[in-house]
Amino acid sequence: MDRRMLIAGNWKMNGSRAALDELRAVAAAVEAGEAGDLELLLCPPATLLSAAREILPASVGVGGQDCHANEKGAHTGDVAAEMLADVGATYVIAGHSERRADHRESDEEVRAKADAARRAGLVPVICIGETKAQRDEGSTLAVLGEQLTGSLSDDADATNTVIAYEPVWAIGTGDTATPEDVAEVHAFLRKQVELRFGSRIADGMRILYGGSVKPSNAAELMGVADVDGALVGGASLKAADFLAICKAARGV
Ligand SMILES: O=C[C@H](O)COP(=O)(O)O
Repeated sequence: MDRRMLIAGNWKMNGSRAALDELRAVAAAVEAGEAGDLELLLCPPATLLSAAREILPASVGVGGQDCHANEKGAHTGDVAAEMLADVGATYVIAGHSERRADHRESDEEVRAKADAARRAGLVPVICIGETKAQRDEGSTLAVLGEQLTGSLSDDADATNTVIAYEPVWAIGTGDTATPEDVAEVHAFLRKQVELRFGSRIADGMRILYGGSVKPSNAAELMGVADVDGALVGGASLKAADFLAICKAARGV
């Protein structure tokens, strides 16, 4: 099955209104045809979601970086998936390693957030990844298998779920996994999806790579078998870098 490549930018806790000029630059490039067949997604901080939706063309998705598992209630500081949808989001990141670490989010909580996202009509981008210690002790695949099993509910399918493999040791460090490592992990993840959900869903499920993706390594990483796009952090903050990654992913 053809899987449409998705290039997603996660601004994390960066960006004030002045940064919206970067989105205007992305919008202009997309309107000039620079996205080609790619699907683009920008996940700015929640404070900028509405503005982002207004600036970007409809073909570019906007997404939240997290959501609460409940639809509403006494959860000071949290944002419901329905609220993200209300301002035009179509995706939300769930279980990013920074949330798993900073907020001790478990696989069970990530699964509940992903379920909440689907309930609100959003597609969750479910993040999994091993730490350096886990990698060094040789437990990468075991860790990823457990996170994948625990973070996906039985109603996940290729249209309502995206998986992002982000080795924790590669995030924001400048270190990237080798293409061979990425190929091994992505093939493993697709096999796990096949074993649980069947080959049709596994063939259609998009599995992104994230972790120090930048213009200089994007072509190589996006060319790896079973890699269906990127979840880009730091390099998504500047339109020029994000667009250069898109260009590399298109192979032009
Ligand atoms: O969500 C994005 C990832 O955490 C990757 O971040 P990075 O590209 O800054 O390493």
